[in-house]
Amino acid sequence: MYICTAQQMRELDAYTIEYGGLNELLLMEIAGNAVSHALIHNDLTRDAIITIVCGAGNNGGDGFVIARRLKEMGYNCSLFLAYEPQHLKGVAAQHFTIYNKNFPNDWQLCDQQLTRLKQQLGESTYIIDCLLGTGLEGELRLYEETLIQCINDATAYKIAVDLPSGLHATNGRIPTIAVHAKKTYTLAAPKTGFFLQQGPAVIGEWHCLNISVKIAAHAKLGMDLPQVIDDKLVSSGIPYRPADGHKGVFGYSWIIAGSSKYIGAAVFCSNAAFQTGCGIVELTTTSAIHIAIASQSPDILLTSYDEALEIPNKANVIAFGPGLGREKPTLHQAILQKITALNHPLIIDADGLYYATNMQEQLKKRSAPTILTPHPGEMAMLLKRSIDEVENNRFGVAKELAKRYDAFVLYKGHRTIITAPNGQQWLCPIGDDALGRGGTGDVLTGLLTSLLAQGSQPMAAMQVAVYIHAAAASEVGKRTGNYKMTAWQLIDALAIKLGQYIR
Ligand SMILES: NC(=O)C1=CN([C@@H]2O[C@H](COP(=O)(O)OP(=O)(O)OC[C@H]3O[C@@H](n4cnc5c(N)ncnc54)[C@H](O)[C@@H]3O)[C@@H](O)[C@H]2O)[C@H](O)CC1
Ligand SMILES: [K+]
Repeated sequence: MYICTAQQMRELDAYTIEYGGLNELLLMEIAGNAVSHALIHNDLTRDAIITIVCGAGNNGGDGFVIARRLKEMGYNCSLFLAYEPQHLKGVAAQHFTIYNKNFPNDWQLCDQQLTRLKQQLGESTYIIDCLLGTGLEGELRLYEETLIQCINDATAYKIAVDLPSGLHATNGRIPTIAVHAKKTYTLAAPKTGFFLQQGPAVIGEWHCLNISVKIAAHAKLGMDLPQVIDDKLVSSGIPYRPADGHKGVFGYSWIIAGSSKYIGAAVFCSNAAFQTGCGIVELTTTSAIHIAIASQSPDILLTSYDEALEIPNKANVIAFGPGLGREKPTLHQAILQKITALNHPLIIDADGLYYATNMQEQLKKRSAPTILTPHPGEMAMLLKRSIDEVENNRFGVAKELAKRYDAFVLYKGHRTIITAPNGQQWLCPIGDDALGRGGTGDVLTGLLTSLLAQGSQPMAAMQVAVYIHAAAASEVGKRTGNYKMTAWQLIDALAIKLGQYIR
């Protein structure tokens, strides 16, 4: 599924109207109809008390169609207008006229003190938010701010149409206040703002409704739209595991990680690789921690960092970085030089990225794939910008880094973005605060390494890894509470999750 900015949505709308034989009035009818059907099928009970709050733009126009359709089907539905009908324009005005012909004067204007509205919202079981959609610009006006506050104060189940009012569709910022939706029925495509900044906190569960907008025209219009990773894609991306396969078939991961201070990073990364199906995992780390690791993880082969680094000749993927620390720059820089020259897929994570900042040109020249896995702080370091700057432009900076290093980029965050060297992007729509703790990044690198070792292509491996990692963490979080999940519990849950997704 493709994700759009507000501007891209407008261009695709215009294209649909120009070349698809549909006019704006019809598109709005289709949109309102699609939302009313989704509401009836998924949400509304027959005794539901529904209030639809409409603004003066086309989001409000959708609300008039929804109100008409629900009333036609016998639902108890009240319509509130934020502004006098004479302020309506274009197709929103036309749909208000149609509503009014069918249900004459069966609507109310929000009164100045909002007393009637507050009372109605208080008695409602559902509030349908059609105040503002993709047209929001700048700070909210005080009036809309108050209306949104009233909606949020009500205990009714809140459903946003297209997006929660007050949320910026493109950048995910909430300049003032936004409706806290339990659910969002978005039209034609989810908006980029659902996955950026404060967006994820207010959209609730989201569903995208097809309203005949020609999303497929994006390529023709020169748009480079990111896509959302879904269950189906994950299932199709998990490497095939033949029943008669032996350890040689399931790959050999070479993980270079850990230091006396960061033992866990090496342990978690290598165990995540081994416990998600990789045939053999070799860990190169400081010999000072070998005994600790051997007693904890006897399945992992162990070698030491030294100047004459031995390259395991069976390795088919290399991961470099978790828990290296920055105390031995000469040693680690030399190791990175050596492995960069090899023809293996190479994942560079954590402190490995710190060493990679000096190696842009060599990394760019590699013929085998390179995968960089920065979190926002590491992205800021790699691009020499502030964290705010990179976080304000997550899609853009991920693309920029992919281009600079001619690499795949897995940009971690509440909504992780993965980018191919050609700029193609995918977003992971799931994941929560269960993942917000030390060790989970090392587990992700281990899983990614394992999938590559088992034969996945880089993009598929990244798609599967981020999604399975987030889904497994949410599941552990549900069991233990998000305060408590440990990296070990996450590792245990990975293999189970992978099993659930195998076709
Ligand atoms: N996706 C589609 O193909 C379709 C989407 N539809 C719906 O149309 C809206 C977008 O409509 P638009 O008229 O462009 O904008 P809005 O209704 O979101 O908002 C305009 C409205 O808002 C006021 N406004 C703007 N900024 C502020 C502010 N800071 N404070 C207060 N008020 C503000 C402005 O004055 C206007 O009155 C989209 O989201 C969908 O819901 C189509 O119906 C079908 C096709
Ligand atoms: K809305």
